[in-house]
Amino acid sequence: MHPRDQTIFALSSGRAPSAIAVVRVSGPQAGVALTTLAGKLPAPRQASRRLLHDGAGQPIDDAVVLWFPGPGSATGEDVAEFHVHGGRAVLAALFAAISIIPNTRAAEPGEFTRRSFENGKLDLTEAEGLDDLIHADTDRQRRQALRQLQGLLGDRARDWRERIIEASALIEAGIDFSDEGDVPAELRAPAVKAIRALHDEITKVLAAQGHSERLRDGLVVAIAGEPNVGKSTLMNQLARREVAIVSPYAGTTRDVIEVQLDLDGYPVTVIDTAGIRETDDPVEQEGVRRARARAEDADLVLWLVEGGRSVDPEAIRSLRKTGGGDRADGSIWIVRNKIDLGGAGPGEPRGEFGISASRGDGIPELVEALVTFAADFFGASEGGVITRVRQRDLMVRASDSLRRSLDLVEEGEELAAEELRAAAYALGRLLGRVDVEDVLGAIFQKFCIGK
Ligand SMILES: Nc1nc2c(c(=O)[nH]1)N(C=O)[C@@H](CNc1ccc(C(=O)N[C@@H](CCC(=O)O)C(=O)O)cc1)CN2
Ligand SMILES: Nc1nc2c(ncn2[C@@H]2O[C@H](COP(=O)(O)OP(=O)(O)OP(=O)(O)O)[C@@H](O)[C@H]2O)c(=O)[nH]1
Ligand SMILES: [Mg+2]
Repeated sequence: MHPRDQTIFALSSGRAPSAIAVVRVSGPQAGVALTTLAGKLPAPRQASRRLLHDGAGQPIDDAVVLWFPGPGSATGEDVAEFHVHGGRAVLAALFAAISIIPNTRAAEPGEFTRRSFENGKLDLTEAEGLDDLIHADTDRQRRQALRQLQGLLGDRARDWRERIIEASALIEAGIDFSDEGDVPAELRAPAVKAIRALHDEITKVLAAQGHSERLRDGLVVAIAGEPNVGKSTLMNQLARREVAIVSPYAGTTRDVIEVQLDLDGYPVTVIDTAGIRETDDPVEQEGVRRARARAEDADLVLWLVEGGRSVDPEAIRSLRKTGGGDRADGSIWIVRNKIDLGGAGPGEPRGEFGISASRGDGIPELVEALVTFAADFFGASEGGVITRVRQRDLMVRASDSLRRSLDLVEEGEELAAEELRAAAYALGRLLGRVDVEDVLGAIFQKFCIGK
């Protein structure tokens, strides 16, 4: 029997122990699982309280069960749900009772969603949105994922793909005409117009994106600078708890310390690093190496200096991304700390920040600037439709093919038609219509078990 025809089950809620655990069963044997454990099938989509029994007639748990007959279910198959007390032994007994039903096995990660996808309930972008929704930590991540789940990108891609196929039909009709020596201008002109409009639309969407696909992982901000300037103190201020050790001794922080922050709904990872200096201590040397590496990879560096000290331009230059990076010069900010000791005041000199990490002066202004930076970085966050590099790459591919088909249409319809097919194919892959098994497998494997 093909794995797709087997019935699958999994814990779909959080790990045991929990107050209530939801176990989902999907596939042809879901109804059998429900009747075997809970007696007769309950009315579709209505919660019923039942005492569950195992194969030997022994009680398992006092539960609530649900029955979703296919194809009108989340997966498109028959689905049964057991809402039980979320104890480890309860779940073990329930799993044992379900798995003795023939052709029934534990689900792989993402397998329920995979089935929804196979049954046409979701396209691939919507499935990706669903996975992102489960992993969303901040409100902006949640909203973006929900938009994707609701088909914001999928609907547009479907529309583009259909219009490309229409344009390509006109062009191909032109190919037949040209055999007869006719000028297919009446066919070509509307096709060219349609392709141009499509190209404009897709490139506009791409241009408006910012780094919207980075919203899933978040922005990385590194705090760096010489030893003892107050980097860990700033870290603790931003985290609002004592995540890093602070001491008056230079060289306190050795490892890279990370915290996840939610700044106005933007996910931001702040990293505190070892103070950068020449040292003979091999442990500290390693800390300095790590600090440099992480600062170079960060999206933004807060370079901390003490009060009115001058900033060594060489130290800063060495932190610029070397090769391949896209960090602009503006993404290293000079932050003057310890302004409580005199020296520079808040907000001066221009373009720099003045703070007292230990007292908290200037921190709200710094946080506000970080939120603005994040908003610019992620781009049109309320309109962002691209949530993954995969999606962006395929849209770029579609747009490039459309551009080339416009360039080629004067030279010959065949070449133009070929590019249109490539554009439609890229959008087909975006929607998951034409992908090969291993590509889909790789995407769904990263999903949660039970989803
Ligand atoms: N208990 C429980 N809660 C859950 C889910 C679930 O599967 N079980 N969901 C799981 O993801 C989400 C809700 N999503 C769902 C999506 C589709 C259908 C469904 O039955 N769709 C049918 C008919 C819909 C209708 O009549 O409104 C269909 O699409 O044909 C159910 C839940 C979140 N909460
Ligand atoms: N007066 C004053 N002291 C501060 C301020 N911020 C930090 N300090 C003090 O400066 C010292 C060093 O602070 P840390 O946060 O450990 O400095 P660091 O940059 O992390 O140091 P390393 O980890 O060794 O590189 C501690 O004694 C802090 O209390 C500030 O705004 N004002
Ligand atoms: Mg430190």
